[in-house]
Amino acid sequence: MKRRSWGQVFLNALEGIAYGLRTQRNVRVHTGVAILMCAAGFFFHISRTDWMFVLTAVFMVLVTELMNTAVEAAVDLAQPDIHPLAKAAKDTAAGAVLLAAVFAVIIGCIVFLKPVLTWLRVLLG
Ligand SMILES: Nc1ncnc2c1ncn2[C@@H]1O[C@H](COP(=O)(O)OP(=O)(O)OP(=O)(O)O)[C@@H](O)[C@H]1O
Repeated sequence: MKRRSWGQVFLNALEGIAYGLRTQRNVRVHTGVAILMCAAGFFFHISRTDWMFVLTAVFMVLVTELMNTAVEAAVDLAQPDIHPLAKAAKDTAAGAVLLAAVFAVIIGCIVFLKPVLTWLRVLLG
């Protein structure tokens, strides 16, 4: 295979992200939640340390979602019929997304619960 330029490598990676967004509802939902978490970070002026945890959580979910999409595509190509190893591969990849999502929920609660409650208290008088 011909050696690709850095520009081509970057374009192929963007195509992969676009494929995930186009074909997977969960990737779109998690991207929406990631944007909301970042917007909340700006709104509540969270600390640098909190930003590090929030961004880690957000990127972990998006990265595992894309890896899950890649595993699904590769498994469907290699084994379109029912096979226990195909199930194991897809379920394990889905498990990685679940763990990342649980981590994100925990971080979201630790970082945002207090400022949201304070904001609501002020809002409701
Ligand atoms: N070839 C297969 N052999 C055995 N079990 C499979 C196979 N393909 C899928 N499965 C089982 O069905 C589940 C759903 O598979 P599917 O390919 O629909 O993925 P999905 O997680 O629903 O993704 P999507 O986001 O595309 O709906 C898998 O987690 C796995 O348990």
